[in-house]
Amino acid sequence: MASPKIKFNNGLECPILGLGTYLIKTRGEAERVVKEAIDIGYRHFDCAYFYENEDEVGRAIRAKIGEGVIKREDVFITSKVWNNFHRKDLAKAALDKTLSNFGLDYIDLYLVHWPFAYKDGWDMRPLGDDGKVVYSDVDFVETWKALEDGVRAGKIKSIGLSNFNKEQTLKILKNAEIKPVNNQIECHPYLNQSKLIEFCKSQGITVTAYRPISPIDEFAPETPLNDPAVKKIASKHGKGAGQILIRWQIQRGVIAIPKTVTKQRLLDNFNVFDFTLDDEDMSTLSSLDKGRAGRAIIMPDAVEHKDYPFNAEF
Ligand SMILES: NC(=O)C1=CN([C@@H]2O[C@H](COP(=O)(O)OP(=O)(O)OC[C@H]3O[C@@H](n4cnc5c(N)ncnc54)[C@H](OP(=O)(O)O)[C@@H]3O)[C@@H](O)[C@H]2O)C=CC1
Ligand SMILES: O=C1CO[C@H](CO)[C@@H](O)[C@@H]1O
Repeated sequence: MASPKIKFNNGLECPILGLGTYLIKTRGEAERVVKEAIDIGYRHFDCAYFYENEDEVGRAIRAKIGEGVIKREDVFITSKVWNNFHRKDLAKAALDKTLSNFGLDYIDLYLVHWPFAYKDGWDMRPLGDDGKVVYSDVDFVETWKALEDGVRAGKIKSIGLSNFNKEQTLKILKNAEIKPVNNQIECHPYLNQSKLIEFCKSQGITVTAYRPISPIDEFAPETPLNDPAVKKIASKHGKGAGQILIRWQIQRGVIAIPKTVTKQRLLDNFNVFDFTLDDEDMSTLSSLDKGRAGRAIIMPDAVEHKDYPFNAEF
């Protein structure tokens, strides 16, 4: 079965389930995974310049187009402009580099990866003598204007945000000639993001949940995957915990982009359209929220930046 689609405020449709591509770095692995995913039915790929594998994702997509399995218009490709490219000329150059990495002449969605800017240039983590990342005070509205030009030039179908809080999103809306279609944010039952999702929806902005499976890491020693309540719902439906976490997002109208390099998990994560969570399941999952303590992606490099997004309530 194909993934249902969600409609953006510009009329473009995006498959509600996509594949994340962060940390697929071993040479050849991203190409293999994307090809396998296309064969399974995935038609939405979440990428970023920062992930350093756009070339392999593009190679896989072009190969499947060449084999006649898909047409370019069948796949939805997202990428993001990283923090060192926020100055208008650099944002435009970064977009051109992303397109040449993919070997494609347009992408479907281009996001401002984070609201804060690092020192302008091609170094993605520019360090000062003190060993800290050097910031830039380029305003994210300037970056937005570069993305709008990318739409006008036909290089991007739609543009959006990532990791923007409510006030930052409002500032974009106030200054935008082309409205954002999407805000991509960390989201899983331990950080349910209900307030930001409600706000975005009220502005006609869809939300994408990144880190929907939420692996354990140093900032998140616990994961919803092992939560007894999630496991109970999983056994009730004869599904795995990962499938419950994905289904919960798409059933609340949130796009989900789980990443995996494992063939069986690629299959499992896509096999979420043949069951429905009931109201009690949905509210149990929402009740697991831990507020700020549930956030795993903190970005310690940027906590002192004026545009750091996570000091606000949402
Ligand atoms: N905009 C932003 O700032 C950010 C965007 N993202 C995007 O979101 C995507 C998803 O987030 P990500 O951080 O990768 O985390 P995910 O929540 O997708 O989790 C990925 C991890 O979970 C494992 N996994 C996948 N499926 C299952 C399953 N069914 N059961 C158990 N374990 C599973 C994977 O293992 P394995 O691969 O070994 O199978 C991997 O270790 C990223 O890949 C990226 O595209 C992510 C972070 C920040
Ligand atoms: O997209 C991303 C993947 O995760 C990273 C953190 O581990 C983030 O910095 C980045 O925004």
